[in-house]
Amino acid sequence: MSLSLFWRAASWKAPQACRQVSTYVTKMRYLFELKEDDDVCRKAQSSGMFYLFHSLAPLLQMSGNRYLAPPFRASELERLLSKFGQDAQMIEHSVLIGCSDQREAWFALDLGLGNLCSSGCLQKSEMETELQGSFIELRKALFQLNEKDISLIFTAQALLRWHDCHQFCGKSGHPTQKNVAGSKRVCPSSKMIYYPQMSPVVITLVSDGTRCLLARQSSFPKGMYSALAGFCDVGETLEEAVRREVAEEVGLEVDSLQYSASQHWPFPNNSLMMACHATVGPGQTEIHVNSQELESAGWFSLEEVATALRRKGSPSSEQDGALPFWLPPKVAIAHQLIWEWVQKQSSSSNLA
Ligand SMILES: NC(=O)C1=CN([C@@H]2O[C@H](COP(=O)(O)OP(=O)(O)OC[C@H]3O[C@@H](n4cnc5c(N)ncnc54)[C@H](OP(=O)(O)O)[C@@H]3O)[C@@H](O)[C@H]2O)C=CC1
Ligand SMILES: [Mg+2]
Repeated sequence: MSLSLFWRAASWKAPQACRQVSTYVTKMRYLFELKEDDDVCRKAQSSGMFYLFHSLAPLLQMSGNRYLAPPFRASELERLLSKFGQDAQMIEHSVLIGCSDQREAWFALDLGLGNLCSSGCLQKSEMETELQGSFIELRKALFQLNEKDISLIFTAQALLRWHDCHQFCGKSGHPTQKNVAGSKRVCPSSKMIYYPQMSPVVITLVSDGTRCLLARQSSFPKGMYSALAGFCDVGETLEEAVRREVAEEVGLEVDSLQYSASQHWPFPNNSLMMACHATVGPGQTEIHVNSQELESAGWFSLEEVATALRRKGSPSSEQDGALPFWLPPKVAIAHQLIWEWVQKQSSSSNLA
């Protein structure tokens, strides 16, 4: 999947060619069947491909300056499990994460989660040697992940984490059982059905018409500024969450807002990021930073932001020792919001 498809943009339109649409529909119907029918899904496992994780860290191989996530056939996985003294039944703990246009199902399996290992967890370093790759923490690998793999790895990690944390029913306290695809868990005692959860988060780039507002938390990498973000409260609409977060974090009242796109974000725990542009009225631009939430916030000009956007990666110190501010990388939806704002401002200043 290309990065342009990675964003679920508001401007998305159905492909024109009939054949493409029917391939998509066929694929979605097949995935639905895999989630609903355990026998079909079990069969798909035997001809499917598996992406491996260890304690939620994906197995990655370096290719040039990019990390690739190598998939393994079921037969190869069984051979590996047997080599490490594990039962092939461990494959039952895998989760469905997608399929190809040719209906080859893709699964993810975590070899390091404690509850999966009856005879002690597989040794990470031995596995890495055998698999000719490394299990790398997602946050560390994020900026070098192959674009094609990002969405798949995000989904896989989210599902694996959710299953690991939802082993027991919140009502009866009994163990829950996952369906083969891993799209839900059921408590045989209370009959409660649990579905994977995610948290809705709004991310907003505020503009006063000529400048945009960027902020940083103390936990951000040094020098990085981003758009304002915050978790939605229960009962809120997206619009209410944007207005509240902007008011809470920088003390400004949003005048208007426009939805841009959304993104699944794995940190800290399966968020659905919904990105918006917002404006504040003229004369309503005095920032009051909420220091419990932010380290600093400020207005930045088009030139400053466009220059920062052109910079690749996190900058090293400038010659005079000062660190110029920098922006989130392309993989983060904040980057897309900032890029869109720069495009819009540039075209309107060209027209003026
Ligand atoms: N992809 C992208 O481009 C970007 C993504 N983000 C993501 O957006 C998310 C939200 O931004 P952030 O500014 O931190 O959010 P908030 O401004 O909402 O502040 C975070 C605090 O909200 C509380 N909180 C409320 N609900 C939840 C929940 N469901 N899960 C976790 N914490 C919750 C926690 O407080 P307490 O601990 O006191 O309970 C947490 O410390 C971050 O996780 C960040 O990774 C941010 C910027 C860019
Ligand atoms: Mg915030």
